[in-house]
Amino acid sequence: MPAMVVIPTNGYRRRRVLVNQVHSIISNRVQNNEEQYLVRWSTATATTTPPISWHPISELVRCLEHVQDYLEIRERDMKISPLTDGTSRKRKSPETATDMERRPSPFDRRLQAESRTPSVSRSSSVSSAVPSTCTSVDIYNGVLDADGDGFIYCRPELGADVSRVDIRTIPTPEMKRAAYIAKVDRALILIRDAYVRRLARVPGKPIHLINLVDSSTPSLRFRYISDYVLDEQQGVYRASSETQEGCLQCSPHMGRSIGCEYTKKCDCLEYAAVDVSRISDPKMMQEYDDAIANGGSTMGFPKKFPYFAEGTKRERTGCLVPFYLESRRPIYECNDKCHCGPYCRNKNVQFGRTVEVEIFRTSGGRGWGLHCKEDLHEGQFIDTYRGEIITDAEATRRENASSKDKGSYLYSLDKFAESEDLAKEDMYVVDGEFMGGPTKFINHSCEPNCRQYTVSYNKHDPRVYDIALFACRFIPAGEELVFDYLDKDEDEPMDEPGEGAIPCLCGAEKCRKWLWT
Ligand SMILES: C[S@@+](CC[C@H](N)C(=O)[O-])C[C@H]1O[C@@H](n2cnc3c(N)ncnc32)[C@H](O)[C@@H]1O
Repeated sequence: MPAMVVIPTNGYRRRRVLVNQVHSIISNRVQNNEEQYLVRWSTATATTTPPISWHPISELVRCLEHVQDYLEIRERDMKISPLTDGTSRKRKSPETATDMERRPSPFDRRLQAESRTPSVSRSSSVSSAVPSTCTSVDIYNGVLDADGDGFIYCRPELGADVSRVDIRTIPTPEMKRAAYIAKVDRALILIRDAYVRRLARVPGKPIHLINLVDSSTPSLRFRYISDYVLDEQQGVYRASSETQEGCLQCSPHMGRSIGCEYTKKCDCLEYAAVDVSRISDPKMMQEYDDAIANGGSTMGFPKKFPYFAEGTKRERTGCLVPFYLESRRPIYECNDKCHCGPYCRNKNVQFGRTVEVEIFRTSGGRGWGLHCKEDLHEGQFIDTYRGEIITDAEATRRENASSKDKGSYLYSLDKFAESEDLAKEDMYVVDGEFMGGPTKFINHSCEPNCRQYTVSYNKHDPRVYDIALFACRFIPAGEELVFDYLDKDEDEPMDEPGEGAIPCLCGAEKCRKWLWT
């Protein structure tokens, strides 16, 4: 019989288990018509007898990410192991299952550090007289306690009536059977609601969530961010702001309207690709050819403004011009040091997403996808790809640690490696798995409707720049947004698929068959 340990409520009826104290959830059941989950509490050292206790889902609203991790494993296990065989060899043991499958996110590291902070007030954990407000739970290998705010936590000390259980023996086949048939609806609703609440807090145009395929929700182990987060501990830095130059010959009130598009020479555009169609003078053309042949500077040759100016068709204003849209040329936007002012039209991507998007569950085995709630014009900016910026070595480590069937959210910032003669291992990588924006959900297609572009603000920083997604044709509202992860031309051949090759499920007529070879 499990021991009955009383948790004092300290007058608080809404008791909560804190996320940073939980190691994982290891089983579920329904008791007294209530969904309950078996919490394995964190311990400072590895042990085969960590404290564990059952909690109603209402107490786990502060640690739903653990419940979500568990439900994913349960779902996978239920598909692999039929109910009749509780000891199938294919099934993972609870220890390995939770430890291996639980995705270590950067937040965990922080949360674990925080979890070592002692709680403010502690009350007695085991009481012989049971006050009417107290609830009892099954607790093994430790004692539960509650602080003055009603948060429940656990101490790995054994009370007189606390029984000892080896974690490797649970969940038992009986527990698994009960877990498989137990309802988890309440937990699924709470997880979804928590995610939707998070979306509502993201600044800018709304991000919606819809799932007409199953009951899953995107991972709660994700933080929406509006700018990159640099892994400074691993030595990831932007170039010093002193290296950043602005356009000094421009001003906010130039020409018909405003901004750099009306200048003859904007210093920011000087770094952009030359618009050869504007070289009419044969002498200048010869100078340009010589510069290209000898790897010389192209400063002073005519450049193309990246965005359609005001005065063109209304729906084209601000959209990327064909010169860029049909190429992979980097876009150089104006920056804070420029003299063109805040309304310069060469400031576009840096202001972020201006379109309403919806995350949706795909039905073709590609997980989540993204579409727009409004029509997009050819060349319209959608959003940037955000995430943690990590070193190439760290990206390789994360790649190796991740299982083959897990999605990849890594994006190399190697656009300028060749032109700046930088080694691949010195370039950075964006990881959008644990923090980023809704663009993390954009899937790959071999016949894409969006395209990724390099957008630079500090031309002297070849390692940190924006990856901006633009519509490469008109995209009606509701059509899935997809880009080519490899950014290959149609006729560029794919490498031969290796052992870890991932099949492409884009379904396009000209599908290259492999996502990554
Ligand atoms: C950046 S994520 C895209 C969002 C992802 N679908 C999700 O649910 O989070 C990239 C991952 O999505 C999946 N994916 C995207 N496009 C795919 C495709 N065309 N075929 C198969 N899997 C795809 C792969 O698992 C890939 O590693």
